Amino acid sequence: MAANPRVVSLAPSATAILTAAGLDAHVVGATVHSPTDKPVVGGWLNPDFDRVAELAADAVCTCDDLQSDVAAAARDRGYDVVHVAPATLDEVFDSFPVVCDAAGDAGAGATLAEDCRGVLARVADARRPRGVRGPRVERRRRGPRRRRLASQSAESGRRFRRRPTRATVAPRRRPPRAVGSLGDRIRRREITGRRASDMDIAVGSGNPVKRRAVERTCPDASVAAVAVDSGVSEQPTGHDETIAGAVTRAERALDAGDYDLGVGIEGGVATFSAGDGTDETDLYLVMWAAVTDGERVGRAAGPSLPLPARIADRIDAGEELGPVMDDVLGTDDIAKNEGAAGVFTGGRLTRTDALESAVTGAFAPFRCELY
Ligand SMILES: O=P(O)(O)OP(=O)(O)OP(=O)(O)OC[C@H]1O[C@@H](n2cnc3c(O)ncnc32)[C@H](O)[C@@H]1O
Ligand SMILES: [Mg+2]
Repeated sequence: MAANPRVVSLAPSATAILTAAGLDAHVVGATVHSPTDKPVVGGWLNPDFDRVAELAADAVCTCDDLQSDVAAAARDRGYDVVHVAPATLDEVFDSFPVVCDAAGDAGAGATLAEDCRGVLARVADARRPRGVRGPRVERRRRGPRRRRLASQSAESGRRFRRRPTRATVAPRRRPPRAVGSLGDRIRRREITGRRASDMDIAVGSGNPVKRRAVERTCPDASVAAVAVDSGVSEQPTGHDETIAGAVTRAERALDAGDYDLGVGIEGGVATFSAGDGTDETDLYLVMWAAVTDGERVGRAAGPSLPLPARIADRIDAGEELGPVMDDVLGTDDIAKNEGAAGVFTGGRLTRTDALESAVTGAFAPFRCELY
């Protein structure tokens, strides 16, 4: 795939997805009726391939079985074709990372899908009469529906799986920094009050949920996802190990390029007292975030959520939370979507929401002069 793919969208739905995911800059042309003002390349079923060629496209997006012939014609002309044919709302959300992979950023599509599922859950909650219980989130399932999508979009699906999300935003080369660390400069009030748009932040994870949590905390900064080793076990146990994972990720992310700040986020499990005077304890999902500028480190925890007994028992037996949740729910990568938090709270607090509060807390020493 090209380093900075030029995409022609032959389907209005693909154009809308790429735009909503913030990848509009990659779209160099689109068919008529697309929600964009990019150069028009004909119609949905009769695209103008001469015009597509003029636009020097690397990838072409198509959608729906009715566009199968169009997709085949584009493939014959040597384009990377990303074709999806979702039949349900759930499959529509599943298709977002596949479509966004055409622009080289499947992670942006996964984040968009997560956001949309969150909105849907909130709408469902708002419409439900008080006291009526029901499924709050349309969950992703293994099974025929997912397989059908994968086979319909075999080419794009293969490409998506082959490329794990790593540095989704390339490190930006910057001129030498002003004298003093970022922490010093904030303490000297050089930075307080400025827009953070010229700050480069690296998040030490390939999980788009973690990057999104940082983007929400620092909406004006440039946030790069850099997959680093946490230096702790895949399933940290106790606060000490979970904090160590977050700090190590933050330090390694900062060292991975010319960044101002490194952020590390780690999920773990920890026991808390039942609080009833007995020595009973319960197992909780915990989460920690760390932020560093290379000199000082801010650390903070997010919410702690009790684990249901059937899940806690399996974690105690040595399994990892993410895979256990997927197994119990029949989902695929719940940790990259609404997360256990989203499931346990009926969609009211997604993993992104929970991590956002941890990251916001960890930023405190960089935002408040009292530290
Ligand atoms: O790619 P990385 O950054 O490692 O992202 P991750 O999702 O694996 O996140 P962690 O390593 O920090 O989490 C340790 C384990 O706990 C799981 N976990 C943490 N929070 C979760 C959540 O909200 N929902 C499901 N699994 C979660 C996670 O899937 C791992 O199995
Ligand atoms: Mg992990």
